[in-house]
Amino acid sequence: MSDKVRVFEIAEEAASTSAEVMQKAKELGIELKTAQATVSFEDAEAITQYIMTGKSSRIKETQEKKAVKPKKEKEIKTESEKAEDKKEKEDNNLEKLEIKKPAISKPLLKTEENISIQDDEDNVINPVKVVPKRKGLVIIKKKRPEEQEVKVINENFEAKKTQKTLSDIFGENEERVFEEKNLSREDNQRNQKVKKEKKKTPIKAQDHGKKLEVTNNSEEFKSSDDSLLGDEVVLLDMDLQDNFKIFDEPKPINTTNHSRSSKPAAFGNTPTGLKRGKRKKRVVRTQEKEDISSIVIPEDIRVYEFAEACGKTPAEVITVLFHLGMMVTKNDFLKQDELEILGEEFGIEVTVKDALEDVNYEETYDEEIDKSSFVTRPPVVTIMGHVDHGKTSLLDRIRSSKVASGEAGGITQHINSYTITKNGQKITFVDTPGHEAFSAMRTRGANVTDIIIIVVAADDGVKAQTEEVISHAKASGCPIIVAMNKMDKESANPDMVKAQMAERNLTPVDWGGDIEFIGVSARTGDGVDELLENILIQAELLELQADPTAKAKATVIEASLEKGRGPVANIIVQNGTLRVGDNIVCDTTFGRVKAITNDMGEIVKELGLSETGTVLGLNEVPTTGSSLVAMDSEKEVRDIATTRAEHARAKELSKSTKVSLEEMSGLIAEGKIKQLPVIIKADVGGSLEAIKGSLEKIANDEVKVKVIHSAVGGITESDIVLASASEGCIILGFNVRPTGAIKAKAKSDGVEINTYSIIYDLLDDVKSALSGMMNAIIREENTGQAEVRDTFVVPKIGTVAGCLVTDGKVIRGGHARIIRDGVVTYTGKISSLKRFKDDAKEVASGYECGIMFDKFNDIKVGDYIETFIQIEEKVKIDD
Ligand SMILES: Nc1nc2c(ncn2[C@@H]2O[C@H](COP(=O)(O)OP(=O)(O)OP(=O)(O)O)[C@@H](O)[C@H]2O)c(=O)[nH]1
Repeated sequence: MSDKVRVFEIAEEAASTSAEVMQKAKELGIELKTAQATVSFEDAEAITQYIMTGKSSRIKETQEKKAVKPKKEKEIKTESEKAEDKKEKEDNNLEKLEIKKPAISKPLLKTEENISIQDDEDNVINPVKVVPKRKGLVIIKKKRPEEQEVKVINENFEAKKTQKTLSDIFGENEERVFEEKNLSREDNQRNQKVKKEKKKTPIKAQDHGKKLEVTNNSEEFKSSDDSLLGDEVVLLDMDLQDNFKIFDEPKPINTTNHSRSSKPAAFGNTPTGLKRGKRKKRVVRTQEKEDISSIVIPEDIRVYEFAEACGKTPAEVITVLFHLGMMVTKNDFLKQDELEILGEEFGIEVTVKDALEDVNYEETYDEEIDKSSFVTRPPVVTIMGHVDHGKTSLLDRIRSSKVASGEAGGITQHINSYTITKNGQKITFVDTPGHEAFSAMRTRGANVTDIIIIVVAADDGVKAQTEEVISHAKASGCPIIVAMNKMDKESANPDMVKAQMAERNLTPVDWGGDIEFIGVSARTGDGVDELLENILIQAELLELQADPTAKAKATVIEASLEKGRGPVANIIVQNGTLRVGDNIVCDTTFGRVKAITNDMGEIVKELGLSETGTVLGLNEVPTTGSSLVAMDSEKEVRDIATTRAEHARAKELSKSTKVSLEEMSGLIAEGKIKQLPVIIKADVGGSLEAIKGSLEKIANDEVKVKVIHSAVGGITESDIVLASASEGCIILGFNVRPTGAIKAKAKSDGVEINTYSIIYDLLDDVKSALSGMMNAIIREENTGQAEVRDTFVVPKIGTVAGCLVTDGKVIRGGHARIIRDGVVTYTGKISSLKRFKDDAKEVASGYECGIMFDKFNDIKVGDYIETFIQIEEKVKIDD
């Protein structure tokens, strides 16, 4: 062992930093420049002692000054600290009376753990807390000083005892100081204080990993023994195995018999911060285990998070589930049933908290609505019906403008809203698309509405989407008005419509029911006034009210990303007034209203009750159907949106890890399915949703569409990059077109971009692309039959069947089956067909021919030869 000690080693020993060691050394007049610098043992001792006790014989004055400090601190001790001190004193007295304590009569461990245990046992009575690790020292308290004795239980003691740690030596010193001064209560407390101060020092784990050892002469060691003899007997135990066997034994004694406050003063002890930390932790954990009887957890919780909440280890949680046949890893999210099982198993009441409870801004808004400022608000009316039954034309007639003629293909592909005035009263209309692809939009329409108008073409009657609309309407609980359109048509049959609707529990008023049926013609305008008047009557009955003075709450019926404008939300105000400059939150998005345009596209400052328009200023395109609420501060809206966004992300993540076995097998089976990867970009969220939904439906056992990315907005370079990374991926643009640069990149990368303005064209194209991917069906077509009349064996060539063609024709190279006694004995190809000695391409019915088969000679007279051809047929995806 080197007789020099390095700065960092002293730092480790003193549970300090090299910087502090250098500083303290300087104060002692020892100049040290780096952490690698060395000092003599004497200096090292002096420095360590100075750091740990604040005292040094080398600077007595300083020591005295510092010694006063703890006293001052003592004066400001809290009541609990005083009580602690009192208890310790009592403990001391008690221990003094004790005869050898059985718990500590066991050989001490050579671990920090044991040293700390010994600390506990020693308490304040014997300040010697630390014994050299490798000496296997056991410290036993004696009843009385006269009974002191030293037992040498190892013959190698003399050799081993020469090794001592700095802390031992310092421990001795402190002990001596203690003894010499015949410690008063104040001193004791002061020492306690020093200990507490020391505890505050953050100590790294490695600080305790090793001890700084110095070689001392036996004389010195003896003197140390002398000091030990004051209260304790030192036994040496070299039996490592024994020590390790009892490793865990003292622990319960310590944790149960000694509270934290009864720990020894640790005066001049080894740095034991980590040990204490460990033990404290263990105590706390034990208590937690006992205490936890109920936990409140978020909906999506991973195994390790749940374990932590319950005070268990992830392994315990995994084991419980494993025994019940549920395989989880510690990072998996727990399902509802798993949480229930675990709760029962651990005897813990598990409450799942709605993660969005604190950010449920809609609920909070509704709770705060002030009914005292309520005024009558205009009704929101949604027009629904089967495709081409005339919804847009009717609304167009109501608005007296030509909207329907401006639509691509004459079909509604967006949800539109307009506010009109009739008899001085406002009505807001929502036009929803009729095609099946837009089911989600219709649902949304039904959610935002007060009254539903079901448009049924009087000449066509109830159709598939009329049925769907009826369900939506009934589910919404809104009053329903049936508008029988196209009454100008000769084929119009209102009674048929009434009968069909009555069958579906929508009985007309004139048939004794409660549903108004109004015959209208969007073309001529007949019945439109009657329809509007009916709407106003219904609205009056509904007594629709809202507070125009409140901050706004609105519903997003459509959303898009517009070039130069950013995210645009098409909204209907449900309560309050939305103004430019308002801070708004909309599910996971937030922002400040930059601009508002009304349904006519005019820029306005605000949108009032039931009014509809577009809002600019959100940070992202909001989800259609979400609620938009104005709030006082930017911080509020940001916090809510961010929390909700985080939750949505976590939810998405949890979905991806929650794969059940059935899903697993489904995924494996899917591997066999051919996929057409697509990227969808659309102008508005509603269309995107409709396209995605429709494409996902086009699937069968063989092929399917895999949407690898879909977003609102134009086709970008990153879309091309993504598409080129996925083999065979095509980009589908709906009402968006690639710019020149993007087109060029797509061309160079070999990525196909298809753009559409009519959804059905897009769907048709995808269907045909999928059809192309499907395996062709091979169909057989019989061409003829021949009877074997004779056989000839041609050496080195094979057997030739002399046949008579009895039906159709036999074709060379064609397929054939040989049927013997009604059983197929061979299926293969005709390798040679001859008429007399000449090769023939085909031989017709009634003619004789010679037939040879590909590698087959077992032909017998009386066999039948059936010839056929195989036809490949392309398969089409069903509509
Ligand atoms: N004769 C007659 N034709 C009408 C009437 N109303 C609508 N049409 C015609 O019906 C067709 C479909 O009308 P739209 O208003 O586009 O129908 P829609 O229900 O809005 O259709 P989608 O938006 O695709 O769901 C158009 O060709 C209209 O000219 C009407 O009252 N009489």
